[in-house]
Amino acid sequence: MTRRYGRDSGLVRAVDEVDLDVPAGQALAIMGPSGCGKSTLLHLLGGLQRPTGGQVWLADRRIDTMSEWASARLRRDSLGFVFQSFHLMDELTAMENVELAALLAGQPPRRARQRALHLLERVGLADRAAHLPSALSGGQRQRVAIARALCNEPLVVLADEPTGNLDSAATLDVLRLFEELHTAGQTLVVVTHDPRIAAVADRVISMRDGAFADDRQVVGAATGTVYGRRR
Ligand SMILES: Nc1ncnc2c1ncn2[C@@H]1O[C@H](COP(=O)(O)OP(=O)(O)OP(=O)(O)O)[C@@H](O)[C@H]1O
Repeated sequence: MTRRYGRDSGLVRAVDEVDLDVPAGQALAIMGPSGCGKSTLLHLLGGLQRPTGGQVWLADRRIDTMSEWASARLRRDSLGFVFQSFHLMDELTAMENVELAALLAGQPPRRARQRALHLLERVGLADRAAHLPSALSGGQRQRVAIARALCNEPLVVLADEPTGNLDSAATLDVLRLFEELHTAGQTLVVVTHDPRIAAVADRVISMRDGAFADDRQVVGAATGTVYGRRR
């Protein structure tokens, strides 16, 4: 897939004809210098941006030609997003932030509440459920955001610099959580500058100038395909 911006002398090849298959259960880290196209690639995978060339297939569905509405529904029902700056609703408690996402994903109110509580327990924050984000540390906020990302049991969690705003201890908490998710079989695609995250991934792609400069796979226990077409 390709994503270009501008034209002629202003042409930027943010993602330049990359070919990517992601097996189910893989923890993939995408690294590389600033501006090499990592976030753009993640946005293409998440249906947040459309490629200017090529195709994006998620679980045997072509997503780059979907209508805006279908793409939004796919994100709501099948994808989990984690961002560097958390993107929590400031006026809602930790519980309500997670619960709202479960409600929006169509779960009935009682189930949404149970699911939110369960996920907050899973990220180690059951005792902070009633706190507003302003009363939580950065690492705790990111763990709430991860709980929120999991509420629709996503096919894949897409994370863009999830530890970029965190200190070292909080980074380790998030790292441990990603490890647990990976062990539980969750497919993860994480854009990161942090070599510690890359160290727990089972595949590391290094990008340069929109292309893959290196693609190292540590183990390959593929059980199906999340991104790419079954051949
Ligand atoms: N909307 C846009 N219009 C024009 N150029 C863009 C746009 N968005 C991104 N770019 C360019 O595309 C290239 C890739 O950007 P991208 O944000 O994907 O890089 P990145 O590797 O995620 O960088 P960082 O690590 O700094 O977040 C850069 O050269 C950037 O300037």
